[in-house]
Amino acid sequence: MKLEGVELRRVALPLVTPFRTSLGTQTVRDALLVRVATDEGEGWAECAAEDDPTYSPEYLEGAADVIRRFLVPALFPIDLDPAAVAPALRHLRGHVMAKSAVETAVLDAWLRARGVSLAAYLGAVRRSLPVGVSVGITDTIDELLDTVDRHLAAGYARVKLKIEPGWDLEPVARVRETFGADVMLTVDANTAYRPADARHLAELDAYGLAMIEQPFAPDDLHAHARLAAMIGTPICLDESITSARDAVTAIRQGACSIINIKPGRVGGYLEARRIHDVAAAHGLPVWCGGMLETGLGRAANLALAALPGFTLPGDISATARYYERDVTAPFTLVNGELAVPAGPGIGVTPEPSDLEALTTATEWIPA
Ligand SMILES: CC(=O)N[C@@H](Cc1ccc2ccccc2c1)C(=O)O
Ligand SMILES: [Mg+2]
Repeated sequence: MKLEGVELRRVALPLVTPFRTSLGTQTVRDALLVRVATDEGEGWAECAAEDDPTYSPEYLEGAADVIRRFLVPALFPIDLDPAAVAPALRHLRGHVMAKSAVETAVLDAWLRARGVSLAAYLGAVRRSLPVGVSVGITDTIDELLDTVDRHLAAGYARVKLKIEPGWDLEPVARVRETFGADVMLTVDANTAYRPADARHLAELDAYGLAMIEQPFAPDDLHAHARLAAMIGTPICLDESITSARDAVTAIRQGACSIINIKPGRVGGYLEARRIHDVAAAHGLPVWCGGMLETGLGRAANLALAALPGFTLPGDISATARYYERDVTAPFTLVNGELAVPAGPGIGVTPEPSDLEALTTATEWIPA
């Protein structure tokens, strides 16, 4: 398969409600979509990076630049298949989210041309999945309780609360006492705490949480291992894990007993599957994290989340949790589950009118 050209398209999707985490507040999801044109047809993907380098070192303008100047030129001479992309880009360091977007678009084109779904290609074992929801920091506890109530009524299998210093024990205690012991509840700090906060975080043990996600800095595995040794609640890593090798290092150091897998953060769906396999070999459950994706990323993530080791509900929520209007048809919760796309490739394509309406810029990179 040969690359004939690549379209980079920026879209802006207003969020239905502001999404506040310890990293800041998001009201619009600026996203970068990648469409590859090949001699066998086209493929779509989206880049997980945010507008600013707060969640990870990457950011959208930088990802577009490295794709335009380095990643795409390195692929033009190659006879492409899914396994050929990462080796062809290995000499270019980092930029895992940019690399993931390009690899996924090539993978989508390759699979569509062969009539194979991403789910089948990756080894999915389920056709629909219970999913979780990530709840941002709110101005008041009452607002938080109303939000959680709405999401539980919608059928979400797990509620994740964003926490940060000053917004942790009380919101967790109030949600637990309001909704009872049977709701699967987790927290995600997005690296907001310091090692000295360990004893404070240990008080979360009282609330029967399914996990505490990424309390400390991405590169501080020792602090995570120390907290893991102090408490009963499992520690889950997100920002710390950017490759299968990171996963092995973290597991061996006792820094986590659950991993949040995000294909964009680890360089693509093939590396994501490797992390799934490594975690399974160590008996660790994994789940699929979310990056406020459009339907393109949401569709691909559902295929990954259908693999056998993804035993915990992920952050692949229904479209309506984030957007009034998306570039693809919406994903809706049916009996608390989302259907895994079964069509060729990622199984969805943008709706032309919605794509046009949400587009803020496009550029074509010719071979
Ligand atoms: C659903 C969820 O909690 N996602 C990330 C955090 C996050 C937060 C804010 C974001 C803003 C723009 C793009 C991606 C973002 C991801 C997480 O698991 O840590
Ligand atoms: Mg997280």
